[in-house]
Amino acid sequence: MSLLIRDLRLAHGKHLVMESLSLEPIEPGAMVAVLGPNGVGKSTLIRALAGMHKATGEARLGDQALLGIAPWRQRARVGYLPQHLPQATSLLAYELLQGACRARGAAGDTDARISAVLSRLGIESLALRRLSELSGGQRQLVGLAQVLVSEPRLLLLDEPTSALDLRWQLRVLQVVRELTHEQGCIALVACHDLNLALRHCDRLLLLAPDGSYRLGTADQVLDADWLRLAYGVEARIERCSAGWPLVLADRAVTG
Ligand SMILES: Nc1ncnc2c1ncn2[C@@H]1O[C@H](COP(=O)(O)OP(=O)(O)OP(=O)(O)O)[C@@H](O)[C@H]1O
Repeated sequence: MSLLIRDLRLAHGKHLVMESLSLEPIEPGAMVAVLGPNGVGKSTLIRALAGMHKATGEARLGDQALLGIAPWRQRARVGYLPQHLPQATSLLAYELLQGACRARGAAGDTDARISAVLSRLGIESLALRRLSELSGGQRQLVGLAQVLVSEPRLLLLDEPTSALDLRWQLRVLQVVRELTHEQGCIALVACHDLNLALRHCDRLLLLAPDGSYRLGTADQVLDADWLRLAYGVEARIERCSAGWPLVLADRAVTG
């Protein structure tokens, strides 16, 4: 099931966020980083695709519309991880995941499904801990497990590594990458760490404050001119010794 976005217009009331976004179809198995500066509209885009924010235009996953569909109707095919962490309630992490399975109406062995996700992320030790007793990063990991346990076809992850240390940032993005490739689902991942995105994502969607955007591979999307336009920085893209492109930001452009 490809993801199609055409003439998408995003606004908050009278405040226009994006006039018109049209992308080449995003194919199954793709992990796409959604990049751009603060306030450019990454979360608004992700929320619109998750059915949490009104938008006009067209967005489809396969032959099914995404816009204007209540989030609870989307649960079986769309998994949304918000930017904010799951609430620190007295629920056990395991109970939160059970709730996600029930909400999806998942058939089969719920325990096995939950265990598989916890083990894949490497967080089995958190299963019987209360959310209120977890650190911010641990809650973010449980929030991601809550999304993955529903086995959605479209993963919409809003800064899924914002509270994580270096090792967990890598682990989470590795797992999302493996799942998209193995299961043929699509992941859109909003992210501020360009080098983390370059290392893990197949494609980049870079949004700039003037409403322009680019979707493509690192080589197609990132160059000094676009980094200046999007982020207002002087930066270089260089190859590291392992052959990966790296963004080296030298200074913020003034004025
Ligand atoms: N609830 C809201 N009401 C009005 N305007 C909003 C609201 N939420 C966001 N905005 C505005 O919409 C624009 C896009 O915000 P959004 O949160 O999508 O940006 P973002 O790219 O995700 O930013 P960040 O990287 O800081 O998380 C911003 O100009 C923001 O001020």
